[in-house]
Amino acid sequence: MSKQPTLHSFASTEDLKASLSTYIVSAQNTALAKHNVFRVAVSGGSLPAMLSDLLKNPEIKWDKWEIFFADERIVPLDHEDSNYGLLKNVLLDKIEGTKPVVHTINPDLEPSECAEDYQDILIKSFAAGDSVKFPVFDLILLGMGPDGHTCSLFPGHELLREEYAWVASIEDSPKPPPKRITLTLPVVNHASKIAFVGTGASKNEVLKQVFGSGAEVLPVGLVNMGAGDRVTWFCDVAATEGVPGFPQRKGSKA
Ligand SMILES: O=C1O[C@H](COP(=O)(O)O)[C@@H](O)[C@H](O)[C@H]1O
Repeated sequence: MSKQPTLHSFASTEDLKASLSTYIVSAQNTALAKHNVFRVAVSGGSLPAMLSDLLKNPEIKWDKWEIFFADERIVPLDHEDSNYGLLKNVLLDKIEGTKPVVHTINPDLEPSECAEDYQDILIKSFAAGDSVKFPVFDLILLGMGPDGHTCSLFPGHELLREEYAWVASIEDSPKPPPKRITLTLPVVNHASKIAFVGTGASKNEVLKQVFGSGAEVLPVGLVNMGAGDRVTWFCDVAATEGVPGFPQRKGSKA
C-alpha cells in the first residue's frame, strides 16, 4: 500500500474549496462513526478563507465539531492578527444554527503559561490519561508559509526538536507577531488526517522542495514525510508548477 501523500492541483479556487469541503465531510463522518465528536485543528493565514464552502454543505454537523487552533498568535482575540478573530470573521459568525465548540487561547497569559493552559484544554477534551502520549486529532488543517513553516513551527527553530510537549510557546517568531503558541511536530504528525492548503506562486518553490530534495529541513517537509499517506494537499496550478513527479493536470495526484 502506498505511503505517499496525495497532492491535488486545482484550476480554480472554487474547485479547490469544493473538493476540500468534500474531504472534510468525509473526515467528519469517519470521526463521528468512531467517537461521535469531530476534533479539528485549524490554522490562520490564507486557510480560513478556503473553508467557505462548508457553510453551504448540508452534511456538515457543526454541533459535533470541536475546533482548536493549530497555532495562535498571543494577541487579544479581537486583534487583527488573531487566528481566532480571522476564523470568526470568515466562518464562525456565518454559521446558522448550533455553533461548534471553539477552544480559544487565553491571550492574557505569558507565552509559556498560555501554551500550558492550551495543553490542559487538549488534555481535558481528549480525556487523556497518563498513558496517552499524544492526542490524535481527527483532522488538522494547515497552511504553509513561503519559507516552509507550518503552524508556528519555523525552519531551523529549536521547537522542531520538541519531543514531549503537545503545545509549545515561541517568543521569537520570524514572522510577526513574535509571541505565539503552536501544536508541536509530534502532535501534528499523530493526527488521523492532515490537509495542507497552498495556493499561489509564492508557495511554488517551497512545494518543489517538499516533494524534491531538502524536504527534511522544512517543517512542512517533516509533516509531509512523517505523516505520509495521511497527508492530502489542496493546491492550485501556480503552486504546483514543476513540482517533481507531479503531472500538471487538474485534479491529478502525486
Ligand atoms: O503565521 C502564520 O502563517 C501560516 C501560513 O500563512 P499563509 O497566509 O501563508 O497561509 C499559517 O498557516 C499560520 O496559522 C499562521 O499563524
